[in-house]
Amino acid sequence: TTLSTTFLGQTFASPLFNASGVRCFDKDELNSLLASASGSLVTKSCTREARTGNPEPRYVATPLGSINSMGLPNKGYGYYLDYAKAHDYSKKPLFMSVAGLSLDDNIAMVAAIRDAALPAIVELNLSCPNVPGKPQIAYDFDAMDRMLAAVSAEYDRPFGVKMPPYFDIAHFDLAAEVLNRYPAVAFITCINSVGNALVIDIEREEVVIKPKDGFGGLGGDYVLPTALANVNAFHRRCPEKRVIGCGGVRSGEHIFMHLLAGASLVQVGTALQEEGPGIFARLNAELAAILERKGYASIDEVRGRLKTL
Ligand SMILES: C=Cc1c(C(=O)O)[nH]c(=O)[nH]c1=O
Repeated sequence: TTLSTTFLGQTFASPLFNASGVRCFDKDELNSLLASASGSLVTKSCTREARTGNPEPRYVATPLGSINSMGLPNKGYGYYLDYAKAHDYSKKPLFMSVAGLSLDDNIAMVAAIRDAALPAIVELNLSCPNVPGKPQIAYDFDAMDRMLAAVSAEYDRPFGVKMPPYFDIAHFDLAAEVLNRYPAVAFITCINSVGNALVIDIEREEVVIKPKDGFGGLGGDYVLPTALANVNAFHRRCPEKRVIGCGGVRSGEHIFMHLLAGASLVQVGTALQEEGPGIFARLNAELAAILERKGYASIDEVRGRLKTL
């Protein structure tokens, strides 16, 4: 059994890597992911200028997962571009997550990434739920269309998009219709956190995070079925594109579910935040054991094999 796979012409020894935003803020964290058993790594979503983000507490783990309203803290795109320039791509592929606060910022950032002519893969974040006053682009289909038209015109290479969860079949149809207008969108990462949830501490009779009156994006066990549905919905609707699964993964079984639903690669968020980069060795072993037990020679054979009744 092998866990290796190819994606956008690059080889991944494992399909697993971090979800953007998790343990990927600076070069020390990125180098810890590089040294781990992950198949790749993705940088924290970046903006044109560095940001400190929202006041703390802004990330809290709960028994069933996590809630966060980080507010897009990052070192600015130049920092991550420098990291991408110094990265040794023979070790493992690298993704750069881009989350500009405006269309012009995204254009400027992807133009700089394009000019650097690196093997780095761009994941355009259309789904940050925690920047006050900035509604999620991917929940406004016209805005998403305009953003993809502009970015695909500027960035002359395949790239991917990080999508929020949708909860209505008509929305799967509308979002896929927009994405299918852009052949340059080679992959779709589903899902970002389930936005604007509220976790309550009953002893204190209080919310648990400071920003946005306690409203934040949900991750972990809470979101696995929603993540699987979004992976499968876009896998079915976008046959020319690949899907990266993200959401609710903390075991080999969860990864196998994402692969059955149609995922080519799988990102780990909350569980990585809580367990650390050592999680990748555990998850690789658990996934390999499942493939062995079921007689699959590679993860590619599992992709999209989910049966309906
Ligand atoms: C890029 C901002 C994001 C953030 C954040 O920085 O608050 N949190 C998420 O759960 N998803 C995001 O996409």
